[in-house]
Amino acid sequence: MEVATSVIVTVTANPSIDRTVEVGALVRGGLHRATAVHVQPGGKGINVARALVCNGIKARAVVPAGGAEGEQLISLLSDYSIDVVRVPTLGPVRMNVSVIEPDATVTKLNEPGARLTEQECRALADAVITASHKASCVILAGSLPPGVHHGFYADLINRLSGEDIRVVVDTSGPALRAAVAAGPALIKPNHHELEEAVQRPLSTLQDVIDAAQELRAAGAQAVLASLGRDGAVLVDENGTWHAEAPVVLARSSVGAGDAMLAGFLAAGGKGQAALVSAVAWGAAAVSLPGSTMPRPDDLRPHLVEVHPRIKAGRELRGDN
Ligand SMILES: Nc1ncnc2c1ncn2[C@@H]1O[C@H](COP(=O)(O)OP(=O)(O)OP(=O)(O)O)[C@@H](O)[C@H]1O
Ligand SMILES: O=P(O)(O)OC[C@@]1(O)O[C@H](CO)[C@@H](O)[C@@H]1O
Repeated sequence: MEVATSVIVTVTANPSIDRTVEVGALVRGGLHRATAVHVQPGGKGINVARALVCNGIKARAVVPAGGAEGEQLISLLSDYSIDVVRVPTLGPVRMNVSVIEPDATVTKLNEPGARLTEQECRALADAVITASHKASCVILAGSLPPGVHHGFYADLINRLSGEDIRVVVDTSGPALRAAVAAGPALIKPNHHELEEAVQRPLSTLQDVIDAAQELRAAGAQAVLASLGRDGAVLVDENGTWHAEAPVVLARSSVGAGDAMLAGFLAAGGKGQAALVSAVAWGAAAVSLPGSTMPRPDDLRPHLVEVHPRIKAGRELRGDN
């Protein structure tokens, strides 16, 4: 199915304003003077939409937003050519803070987000269905705020199942497990989310592949696992691939997984070529400040290596 030509819809149930603060070495209990601050629209689906439009691909973002922070989020989003579908809420949009040290270690402080009322949950779900009309692909991404039951994404997958739409899920915990059972076209866990989903540590590439196969058996049609500087593994009905970019000097990994997912969808959302694009977009994102999404000039797909034979026993280095 062609993914990149018609609109891609992203859903961010729990959006944020992301403040990335660069400091010297972090000392618990200490005072830190920031050397740089970046304020950007955040939440995983919003980041995917930003990455897509930065590369000339049409994206529509469904965003529940309330309070003064909601106004600020919508205003920050106006810098991008995203078709924003705002669902008004009473509670304010959360603020998530990332603290980055000179060696690019990220310490992330994510708020839970304001509680959505039952009526707001229904309005959000209905807005997603309306926004998805004639879309090629819908991405359900990020955590669920208080008040939203963990089957929210699973319910949306079921409601969209009669349409010719690929539903992609990037979430964690019980919401991910429920979504997998509903049979999404693709899930994009990172290393930690994959471990949580199969409830065991995964230390080698083979462990990752086995976990991905387990989630396929549980309902996910394909699994794109992002593995930080170890690149990414794709497992689908046609096979298993591992690809990686040369390790870049990371500046900020915030949103790298979202850029990676956007790169996968931008290149058709299937198979080896899409995996190469995904890894190139992820590697480009980590070299940029805050959660800045890569643009065409930042991308180096020709440097991505797809290993013809997967080194199954290879130990994962972890992180970025
Ligand atoms: N140091 C690095 N060098 C090269 N590529 C990297 C590096 N770190 C990450 N990447 C690329 O970025 C992709 C996404 O990284 P990661 O697995 O950390 O995502 P994530 O944990 O989902 O991120 P987030 O949740 O912040 O969006 C990786 O699959 C890889 O392709
Ligand atoms: O709390 P969640 O919804 O799991 O993740 C939210 C978040 O950490 O994800 C994005 C990076 O992937 C950031 O823009 C945002 O702050």
